[in-house]
Amino acid sequence: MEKPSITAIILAGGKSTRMNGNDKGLLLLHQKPLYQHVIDCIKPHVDAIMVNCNRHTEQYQIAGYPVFSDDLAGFCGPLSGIYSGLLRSKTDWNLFISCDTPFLPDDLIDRLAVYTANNSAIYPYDGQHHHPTILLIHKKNTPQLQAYLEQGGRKLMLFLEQISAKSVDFSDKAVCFSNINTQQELNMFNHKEDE
Ligand SMILES: Nc1nc2c(ncn2[C@@H]2O[C@H](COP(=O)(O)OP(=O)(O)OP(=O)(O)O)[C@@H](O)[C@H]2O)c(=O)[nH]1
Repeated sequence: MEKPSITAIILAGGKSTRMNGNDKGLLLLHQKPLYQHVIDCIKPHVDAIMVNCNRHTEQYQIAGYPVFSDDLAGFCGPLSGIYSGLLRSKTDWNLFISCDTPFLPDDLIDRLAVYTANNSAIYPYDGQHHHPTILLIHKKNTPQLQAYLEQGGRKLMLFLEQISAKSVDFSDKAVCFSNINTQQELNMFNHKEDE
């Protein structure tokens, strides 16, 4: 089956508590903001890009893509960004990606898209951990997500179970799903790449 048109939406709307509140997506890994690393990884493979953030909008606009914040007030978690993104995107299929995963594999989208014929939500599994904040999801899930959020649901994995999302094995590329949550992790990766 031919790969569908896909909008990539970078999720950068969190509180970054473990980063002492410093907006994770804007922190520099090798002189480049983390969210820009994610954009550069996926840009060749998607049809449109948007950025979801709840602070520092002007700085996220520098990349040149549409930027929007959550429709739900307060920090309600990644599902809030996913819901707001699904309402705005113009394609049926949308790839949400956490801004803190800068080493994504080149074949991420191709390998997830294989399953679009029979599934409406697809995410990677690295052999040890699920990565639901890297989620290829069809717009038709929007009403169910709205209902889930209206009932107070906030847990991403629980929602994905409800819609029978499919996990795809990337254990051959587990290292590509490393994410950066703390200043120590950021320092470690910056130092590593300098060696
Ligand atoms: N739009 C939106 N995205 C969120 C929200 N909370 C977390 N995210 C995103 O979800 C992904 C995973 O988030 P976490 O690392 O668990 O949370 P975080 O707030 O970024 O960081 P911590 O506070 O340190 O846990 C990241 O891409 C976040 O930007 C939110 O309230 N709204």
